[in-house]
Amino acid sequence: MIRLGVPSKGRLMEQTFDWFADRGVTLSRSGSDREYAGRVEGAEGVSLVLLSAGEIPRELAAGRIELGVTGTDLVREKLAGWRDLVSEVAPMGFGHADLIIAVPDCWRDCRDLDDFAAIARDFRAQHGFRLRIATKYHRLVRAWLAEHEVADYQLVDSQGATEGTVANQTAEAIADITSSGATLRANNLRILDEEPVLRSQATLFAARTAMGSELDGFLRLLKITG
Ligand SMILES: Nc1ncnc2c1ncn2[C@@H]1O[C@H](COP(=O)(O)OP(=O)(O)OP(=O)(O)O)[C@@H](O)[C@H]1O
Ligand SMILES: O=P(O)(O)OC[C@H]1O[C@H](OP(=O)(O)OP(=O)(O)O)[C@H](O)[C@@H]1O
Repeated sequence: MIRLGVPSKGRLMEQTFDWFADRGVTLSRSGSDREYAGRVEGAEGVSLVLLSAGEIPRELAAGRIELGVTGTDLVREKLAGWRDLVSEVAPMGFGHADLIIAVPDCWRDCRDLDDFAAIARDFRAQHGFRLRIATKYHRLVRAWLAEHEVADYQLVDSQGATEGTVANQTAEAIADITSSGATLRANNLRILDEEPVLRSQATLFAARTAMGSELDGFLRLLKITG
């Protein structure tokens, strides 16, 4: 049996259902809106597991699902050495979002990462603590800042409403996912003039432990060749 993990709600779930439907496989939620059970039609030996998008990387790595749909950002953030644990079977063409660093719009002199690094250096001397960046993407942000030799900062954990932390004075800057930019603008934040930390999109992943003829058959049915 191939267990296919799919986000249990929202746009990601709906667009995933559409993506499979375009390939002749009908996924649906069974039971009431609140019951996380699902059905698969058009493919033999595949069961649907509805999960939080954020938990799908861990379930793939643990071998509890063979296939899973989630954002590339969540796999890279949640799985150290992700390439050894999962393979990217197919980018799905939706759920596009960039992981970016943003600062208050009123920081007129802070346009790019060099400006940000200089401000972070001065900040500690002025305030007695390191400049705070609110994020849930700890691993990705740390690695990216280290690569760009920015050291004078601290991460503060924010699992939601991250753009609000600056107004609430629990952080000076944020690192979060953006797509339209509307949430940043509404919170008077501006993206640093740099390439994003990561460009993410929804992707079909396979667990490395799950390679086999049953899986190959299903991927052929979906017209994915690897
Ligand atoms: N505004 C957006 N536009 C496009 N994709 C987004 C947007 N916000 C988040 N995503 C993507 O959707 C995926 C799921 O994000 P997130 O973890 O916020 O989901 P969620 O539905 O809140 O999950 P949970 O069930 O854990 O609460 C991530 O891969 C993320 O990159
Ligand atoms: O650039 P935009 O189009 O405004 O989108 C960005 C927002 O979308 C995501 O939040 P989501 O709505 O998924 O809720 P969350 O705060 O629970 O992550 C993300 O965390 C941003 O807050």
